[in-house]
Amino acid sequence: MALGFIKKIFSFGKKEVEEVPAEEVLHPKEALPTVEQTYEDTAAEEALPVADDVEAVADERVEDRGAFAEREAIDEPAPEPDLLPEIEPAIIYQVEIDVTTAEEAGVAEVESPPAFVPPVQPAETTAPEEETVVDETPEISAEAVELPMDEVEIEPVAVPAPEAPTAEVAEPLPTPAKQSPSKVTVSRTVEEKQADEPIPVAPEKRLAWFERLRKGLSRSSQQLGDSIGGIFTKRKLDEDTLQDLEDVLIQADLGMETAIRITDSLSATRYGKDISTEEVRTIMASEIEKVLGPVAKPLELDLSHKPHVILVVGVNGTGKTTTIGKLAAKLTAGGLNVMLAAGDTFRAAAIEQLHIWGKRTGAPVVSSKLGADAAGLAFDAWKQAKEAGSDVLIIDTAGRLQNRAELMDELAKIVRVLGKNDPEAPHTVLQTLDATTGQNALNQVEIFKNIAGVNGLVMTKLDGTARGGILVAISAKHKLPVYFIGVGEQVDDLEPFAARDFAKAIAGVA
Ligand SMILES: Nc1nc2c(ncn2[C@@H]2O[C@H](COP(=O)(O)OP(=O)(O)OP(=O)(O)O)[C@@H](O)[C@H]2O)c(=O)[nH]1
Repeated sequence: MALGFIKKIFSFGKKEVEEVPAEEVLHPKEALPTVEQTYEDTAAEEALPVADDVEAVADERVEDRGAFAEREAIDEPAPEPDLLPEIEPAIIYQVEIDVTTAEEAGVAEVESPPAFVPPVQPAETTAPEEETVVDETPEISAEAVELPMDEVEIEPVAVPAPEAPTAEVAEPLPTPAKQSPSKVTVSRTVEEKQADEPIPVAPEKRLAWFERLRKGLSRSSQQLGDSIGGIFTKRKLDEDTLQDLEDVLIQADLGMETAIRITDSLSATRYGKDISTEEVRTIMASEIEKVLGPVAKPLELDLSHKPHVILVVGVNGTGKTTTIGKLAAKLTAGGLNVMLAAGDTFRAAAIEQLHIWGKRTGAPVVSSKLGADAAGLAFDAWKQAKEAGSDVLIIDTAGRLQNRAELMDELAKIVRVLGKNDPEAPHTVLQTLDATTGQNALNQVEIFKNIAGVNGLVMTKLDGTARGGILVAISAKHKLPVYFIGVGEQVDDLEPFAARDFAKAIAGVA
């Protein structure tokens, strides 16, 4: 049987990796409406109130980019013919990564080095000449990140050739040089060894990530619990209590669809009967888990298209650069060659921040001068990653409000320019959502998805005063995979998204 076009998949997440049929891989470029079309579509949408702090931060960051719109943008570079990659048949590899949870590993608390806060460097006064800089001198190699090693099982999986013309039977591709034949268990308690720094004398105790998630969502679950308690004091379940409960759930940002699911479930089994707050919370957790389950997916990296391009987008301050650093640490620890691109060419601190993450994770960073055209930087970074044989290229972008058409247009241009190098690129478009934002995140996803082809989400700052309910509404409406959650500022504070954990934390169920 001739092997058709098949892919090599590298996966992170709690679930077993199933075979990923080529046609099912969601590509961000499917039927993207134009920027104009998006604004027509969403013009009808109510301008949702934006949490003051996000708006303030966003405005402040956007204001100091006043020159942004006037800046001469480069013409979109024509693709050099030799750059178009020849499509070679590859082999599907199933890489099983078991994520050992803190609980399973019996780790109640983890000790770790003090929080890593990248120093904010003064903006460069004399911008370097127009060239992209590749910082190859990582201070801390990826090896410094210590992980329990078992074995990586990589099995070539032969699949029948799809209708595409039969290709020669491809020899199994060599496994990536850096992956030793041993299974990488991406543990939640990744300890990073600072090669030459003394272990702090009294490192602060850090809660396990799940406890931080629960703590971060405690305000939401507390408010829900108090409201539910107020509704069900000695009242049987009737139409009024169901309506009151529905209102409370919508106020918790869970969204109309999920609120109705929960009240319908309660009504079906408990109508006319007494019901306790605990019972309501349990049913709530169960219904929320049913909404989140389908979107809790492992991040799939298609390594047959090297480099697999991950474009990270989102509103200002949502944690793009930090998430890139955390993700780069996971991928390099998993044996992949990662290159980073400082596509946020407008904030000097962002370029510097990414270089620091690059040194920390051993990933080379491609950057250009302040104010350079982001699309041009992305184009150059792809070429450098291709030449370097990188497995993954992660591109940072400048934060932008979804209602700034000219900034969103720049994002669409980055996507188009990447497509000139590799028609499938960017393979993954991750949007970071700040868990403290609330309702406005729904509108952010709508517009970023339409313009940049977002095909995966990361919810950050769930260790803060999170209003995580909005992730349930977003999942119900957009059905986009939620790959990770951010539960802190440190390198290991990025966890695969687990539907049950999140549902229990929001509902306040032990
Ligand atoms: N507590 C907490 N803080 C986070 C988390 N993720 C990011 N942060 C912090 O949020 C702030 C903004 O993070 P950045 O990574 O700079 O956000 P950004 O989206 O790149 O910002 P812009 O470049 O301005 O768009 C920083 O102080 C981060 O340390 C998280 O999961 N938890």
